[in-house]
Amino acid sequence: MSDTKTTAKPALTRGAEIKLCGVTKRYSGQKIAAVDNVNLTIPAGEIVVFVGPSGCGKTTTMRMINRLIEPTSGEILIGGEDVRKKDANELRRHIGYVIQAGGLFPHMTVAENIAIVPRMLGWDKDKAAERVREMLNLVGLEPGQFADRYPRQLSGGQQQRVGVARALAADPPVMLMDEPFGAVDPITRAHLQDELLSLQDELSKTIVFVTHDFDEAVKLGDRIAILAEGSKIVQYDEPAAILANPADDFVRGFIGEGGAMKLLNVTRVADIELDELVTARATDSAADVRERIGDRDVPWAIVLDDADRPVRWISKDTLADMDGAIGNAGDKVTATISGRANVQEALEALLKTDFTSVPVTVRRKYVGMVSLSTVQNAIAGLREKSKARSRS
Ligand SMILES: Nc1ncnc2c1ncn2[C@@H]1O[C@H](COP(=O)(O)OP(=O)(O)OP(=O)(O)O)[C@@H](O)[C@H]1O
Repeated sequence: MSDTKTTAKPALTRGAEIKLCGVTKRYSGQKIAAVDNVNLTIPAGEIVVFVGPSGCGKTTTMRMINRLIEPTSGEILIGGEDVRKKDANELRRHIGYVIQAGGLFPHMTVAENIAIVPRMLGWDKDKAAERVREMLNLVGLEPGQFADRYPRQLSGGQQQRVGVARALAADPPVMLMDEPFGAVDPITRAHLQDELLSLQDELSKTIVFVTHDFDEAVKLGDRIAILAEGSKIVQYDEPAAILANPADDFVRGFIGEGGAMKLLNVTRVADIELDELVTARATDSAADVRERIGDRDVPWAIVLDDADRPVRWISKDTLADMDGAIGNAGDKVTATISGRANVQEALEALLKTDFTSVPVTVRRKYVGMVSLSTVQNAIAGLREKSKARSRS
């Protein structure tokens, strides 16, 4: 059939909300519940990361979502539907599941591994094969090179990519990822994390991700749930809010050293309050720009070109000696920083230049200046914001 040859967009089903209501799991013979009355809403299309000490119940909580473990009591809803009202096997076909080292079947090729769920869903061979190709491309593996290999013929990182491809193959709205990158070296791990984030930009699945590594949680999570024994939720918030205002010493222990630095890593320059500087055009008269600078603390203007890109700096002193338009007077702007960069990167840019502030651009257009005091104010502001939120 020719329609199987069309290169349809790989995954189209967006994430669904997951709701845990009073969920408890008591294993037989256990005195204390492994998961004790957990209430949690995981918003559609977000990555929520469970972090907590070994044995606190992260995996048990996650596996109750796809009913690999049955709750003792409570309710789990996906997209508003009670998971217990569905056939467990059918449910699992619509929830991607990735475990450490990919969890691939060793006796099946890469293609066969990826096609398992589509075939179970009754897709014909051609459609499943097309899907395998799409998924391999999506996770950055050349289908011609990898489809017929066996898992043992792949590196750890490649196995992990195939694990992600397999979980996404049936286009599920929800993905559960249980320490998926725990078994690979730190460099491959960082690559896999970056790939997951760019995939998620495209796919907007609801992803529940378990890790021991708080830095991984900060990098990947739209929100982080910090869990203590019995899956007790000690704090559930965006990474920046947790870093700025940890709920207690237990959370502080997880954050570890350098919380303020980590906060800089998760805060985008475009999201902080930038300094304003007088802006000018080459055609503006020097006298006019001088007047606009007036008695401002920073006696400089920044000159923008026709496309609003910052091109030159000019000081009030230089302007004082000039008549007519400013033209090409002043010093060239040698460093700018993208609004998409994080504040840590902005600090590095500041350290590298001779100036006390650096222009910030969004899609190359000038939006403001970042300086050491902007960064300090931003950190203070984030702290205040999250304190106010936790009080409300
Ligand atoms: N099948 C089981 N039978 C009895 N107890 C179990 C079973 N599986 C897990 N447990 C217990 O339940 C608690 C929670 O286990 P779980 O695996 O969910 O924790 P975790 O936070 O994922 O741990 P880790 O980070 O070490 O993987 C632990 O005390 C564990 O020993």
